[in-house]
Amino acid sequence: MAASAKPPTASLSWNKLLPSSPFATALVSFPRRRNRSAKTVFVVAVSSGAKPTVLVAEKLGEAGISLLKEFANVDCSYNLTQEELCTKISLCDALIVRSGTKVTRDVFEASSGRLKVVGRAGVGIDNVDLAAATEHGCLVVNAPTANTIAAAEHGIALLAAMARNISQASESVKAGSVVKAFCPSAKVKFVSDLVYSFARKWQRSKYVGVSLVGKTLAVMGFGKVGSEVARRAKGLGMHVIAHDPYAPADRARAIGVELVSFDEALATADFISLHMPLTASTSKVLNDETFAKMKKGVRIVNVARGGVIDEEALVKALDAGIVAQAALDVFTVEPPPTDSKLVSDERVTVTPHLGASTMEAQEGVAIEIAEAVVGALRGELAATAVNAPMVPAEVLAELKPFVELAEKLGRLAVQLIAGGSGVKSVKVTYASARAPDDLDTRLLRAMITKGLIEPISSVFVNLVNADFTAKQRGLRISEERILLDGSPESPLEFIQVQIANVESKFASAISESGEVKVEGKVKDGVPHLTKVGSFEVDVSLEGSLILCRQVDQPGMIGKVGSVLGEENVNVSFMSVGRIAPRKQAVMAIGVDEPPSKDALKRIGEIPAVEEFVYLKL
Ligand SMILES: NC(=O)C1=CN([C@@H]2O[C@H](COP(=O)(O)OP(=O)(O)OC[C@H]3O[C@@H](n4cnc5c(N)ncnc54)[C@H](O)[C@@H]3O)[C@@H](O)[C@H]2O)C=CC1
Ligand SMILES: O=C(O)C(=O)COP(=O)(O)O
Repeated sequence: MAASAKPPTASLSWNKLLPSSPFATALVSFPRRRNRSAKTVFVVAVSSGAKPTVLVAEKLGEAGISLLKEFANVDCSYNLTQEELCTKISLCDALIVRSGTKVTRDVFEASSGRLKVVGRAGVGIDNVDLAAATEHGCLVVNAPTANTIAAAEHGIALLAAMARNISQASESVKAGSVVKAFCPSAKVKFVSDLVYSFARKWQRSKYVGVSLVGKTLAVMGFGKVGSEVARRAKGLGMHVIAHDPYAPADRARAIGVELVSFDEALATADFISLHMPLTASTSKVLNDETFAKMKKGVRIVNVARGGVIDEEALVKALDAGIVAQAALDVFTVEPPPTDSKLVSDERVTVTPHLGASTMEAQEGVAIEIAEAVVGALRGELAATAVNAPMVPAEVLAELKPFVELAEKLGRLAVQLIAGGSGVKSVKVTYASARAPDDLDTRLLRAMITKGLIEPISSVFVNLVNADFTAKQRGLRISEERILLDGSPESPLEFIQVQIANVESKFASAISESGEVKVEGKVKDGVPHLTKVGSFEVDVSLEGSLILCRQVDQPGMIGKVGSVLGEENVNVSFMSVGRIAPRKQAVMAIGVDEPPSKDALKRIGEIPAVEEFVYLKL
């Protein structure tokens, strides 16, 4: 029996890396052909009516809503209580929020696995429980660039407004004051009998400010917003220093900013502007102890997150005269409580978290997040993923067939394990002529993990939760590189997966060193199995696979082939690997349809067949 011509190759859907969705289900169920791009398949899926649902829980620019509507059912429901959000979320594939919605573990749990993408229409993701998102295989994306300038401009606006008492003076002029209260009639019975006379307050000496020019500004957090603030402050004639443990010195140098230690920044600054994210290590970074290190009369601007300042400590520092003034756009609790001492302190200028709120920024953020969410729902890898590796498009395109190979090798390896012998230790070897830092294996590792875990559990594994899931199941995946000579045109020569300390239901899959071993390559863009245990084979990894060990003798291919032929099972690919002529050989047979139990029994009964196994890819 001759093996049939190469069948079409399944085109890789990136939904396999990312969370699946109703859309992905449609995609997977559609027969795939080599020449059909993922995009073509997507069009079919949408026309099948399986539109995903996106819940937009906070005000988003119209341009973003329109973009979302081209692809999904969009439910704009603002001001939901936490309970309402939890109820709605089970019907949604994606959720878009700004800073006002807490996406807690309860939300992910309430979604019962349907929520696949959370889009944060802005930068700070401190309102999203990232650990819970990752555990639930939910991708979190943000819109990190569109509001940078808006936030920086707001920082500068607050800096100048604070230094010149703009909001206090404005309030005073507007409010005016009672200059006279008199009663036109002789008797005053009620207060309402009084007639008041107002005058404008014109307190020019009370609101004398301080100048910015020549003063030292310490920018804490020299990222996107911080560096734009620094650039603008330089333009105002300020001496700018910055503290950021992770910022590259050349970026600071290019703007003419000196990077200094945290303590030096505190000790020398006349103004401090905060621009770091709220994390466990930045929480309450300005506190009693650090306020004590500041120059007396320092002025503080916070456009980052309220939580980076211990607000009680700031009240004390204002009362002690350490801090002369503060300008705050953000608060630990938003809106701050009505009895907030900070808000009622005249020395404190406040705005209601307006940093990102310009027409331009909101338009940009809406488009940026809508594109990221739609892309993620389509299964594309998101460039702004917060809890998954970001992989540039060109790297992705190159790794695509290897990603497919990785998952299939994982699937094969785990199916070769005898039931009951738990998989604990997996070694993956990548052979490549590329330098290690030129080969990003996170994707490959995630897909091997997916392949290893999914066939033996109900757990759904994707790029987001692969490492977490492996860890949770006590599965240790170690990676090793073999550096090959030659031209590094192809990213990888082969991938090998070995599982240690297990028994195999197909003894030939055990290598000389005692592990279950499978190895594969990509040939003409198609993943191939090239080694099982110590046997060299060559079969494309499509459909399902029968591995047979038999005595190497004439007629074996025909015998197995005719059993499959009689059972109407189409053979797609076949190869035989042997140790030596007339000794043992392993036959790898690719089949399009799953053979019946009877067919498999008949193969097992062929006298020269010593063992065989049927594996689903
Ligand atoms: N008020 C508002 O409406 C807005 C607020 N933001 C907030 O501004 C902050 C900065 O945003 P981006 O500049 O876009 O983020 P970014 O990620 O570009 O920059 C943050 C910088 O902080 C640095 N950093 C981290 N830990 C630090 C530490 N312990 N000390 C000093 N620096 C540290 C990082 O290395 C990074 O360079 C975020 O908290 C964000 O949420 C951003 C936009 C609008
Ligand atoms: O992008 C950020 O980090 C912000 O703080 C902006 O928040 P907002 O989207 O305006 O609620």
